[in-house]
Amino acid sequence: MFLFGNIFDIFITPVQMFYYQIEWRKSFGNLWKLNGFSFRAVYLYKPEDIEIVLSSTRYLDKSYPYTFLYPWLHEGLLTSAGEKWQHRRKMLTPAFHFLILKRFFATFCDHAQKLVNTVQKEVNKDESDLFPLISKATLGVICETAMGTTTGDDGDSLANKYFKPLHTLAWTMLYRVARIWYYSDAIFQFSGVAKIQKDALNTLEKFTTHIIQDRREYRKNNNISTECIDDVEDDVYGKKPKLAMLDLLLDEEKKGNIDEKGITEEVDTFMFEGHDTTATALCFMIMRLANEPDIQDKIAAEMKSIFGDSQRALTIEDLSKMKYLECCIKESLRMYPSVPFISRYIKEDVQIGDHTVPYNTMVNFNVFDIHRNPNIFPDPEKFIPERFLPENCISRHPYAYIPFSAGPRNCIGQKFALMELKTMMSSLLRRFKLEPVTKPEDLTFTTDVVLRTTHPIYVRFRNRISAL
Ligand code: HEM
Repeated sequence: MFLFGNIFDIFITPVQMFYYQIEWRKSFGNLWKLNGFSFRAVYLYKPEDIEIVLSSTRYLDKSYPYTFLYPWLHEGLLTSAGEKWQHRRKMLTPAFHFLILKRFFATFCDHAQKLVNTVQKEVNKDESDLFPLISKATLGVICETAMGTTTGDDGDSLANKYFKPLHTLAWTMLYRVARIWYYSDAIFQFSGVAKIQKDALNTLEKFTTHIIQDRREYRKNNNISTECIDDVEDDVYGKKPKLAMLDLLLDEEKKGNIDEKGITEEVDTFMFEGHDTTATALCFMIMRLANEPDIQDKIAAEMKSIFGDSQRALTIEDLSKMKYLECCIKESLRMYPSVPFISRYIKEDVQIGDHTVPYNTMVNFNVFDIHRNPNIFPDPEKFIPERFLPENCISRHPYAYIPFSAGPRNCIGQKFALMELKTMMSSLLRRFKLEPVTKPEDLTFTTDVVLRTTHPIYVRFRNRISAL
């Protein structure tokens, strides 16, 4: 059903915005519209309708809200359009080649071990705030794998150099999204919030510049080049010099295919997309498993079947045996998709069932709501990993479950993310029992680029085995 003239309803808080979209879908049906002035947005909910847009190479451009990311990510892979996007996607795809991912495994394990050591210090506490613990680990992973460098320190200054300005920036962008009079750069630039945004951007720029300079230096001293990409096959455990996505970009710079500005926008894009999404996924999964003791026990049994009572290090072969853990990760991404909302800008009419969606429309996908469709996922609020056993997926429409989006503009880091999540979760669950503090029903979600709650998420960590 279509809804007309309701644009004024969007002047609401980010929390209301999150829940109203779900209420509006319940009231207006599987295909509904928000419009006003020259603005028009259509929401799709049915997998068959979603497929029409996401699977097509004709509807690849992102829509207006993504422009609020421009001051920071400029036209990196996430936000760019047309030929620029195509060129960059082609350039960056080899960095996620299966062989390169295998090569990253050693780094995933190092950071998983560091996280275990950090969590070990939390076991006597009544509660631990998950996000600061986890996001430091995932930022470490992306810095080392994609950028070939370390975050530089483990202490407060990392928070000041990256996390605080990042959160300030996200806040300024949402502040702007909710105030239509600030959509104009000419007006926004005179606001106090623009000044706060500028300061945050300056701090983040220093962090990025340091990462690129650091890698340039390292390459000069170690004769690194992506020419040796074939050599990595037998080097899963990391004895050869480490190749990073940034090396690929720096090589392309030499060929004249990308400049310093282009490299900076991709470094910012991958630093953000590569750590905040995985941190979010891990935090919600840890919280949920803490509230699902029976499922935790099943994962523990799977770990025992793989490792016995041994505390030996994880191998890449072990990961492929973790079938039940993989179902848990998928179920967690169903209930808590790190990217809860995606949107495309339609430049030409598109036929969706009986409706013609006209050109110049934003087509929105509320992934959080799509994943709670009771016709596809019965009892959607229940955490049931078995939904993702191969036999239970066969008859499910491929566009019913889209945590990594789908089609030609899906998440480039999907395989990277799944490998990282498995490595981190299996390392934590071999060592710790999770006990509930925050309950699923305590969560209040709020609108943001990634899935966020209004309050921190806490769990209690207890030793599963005595500390080594
Ligand atoms: C659980 C983890 C992750 C989830 C749920 C996730 C989800 C997504 C989704 C839904 C999109 C589409 C966004 C849109 O259309 O607006 C996307 C795009 C993207 N993701 Fe991920 N992502 C994850 C991890 C990663 C990682 C680890 C990286 C990098 C190493 C990454 C890099 C990107 C990039 C660069 C894009 C833009 C791709 C393009 O437009 O061509 N993501 N991701």
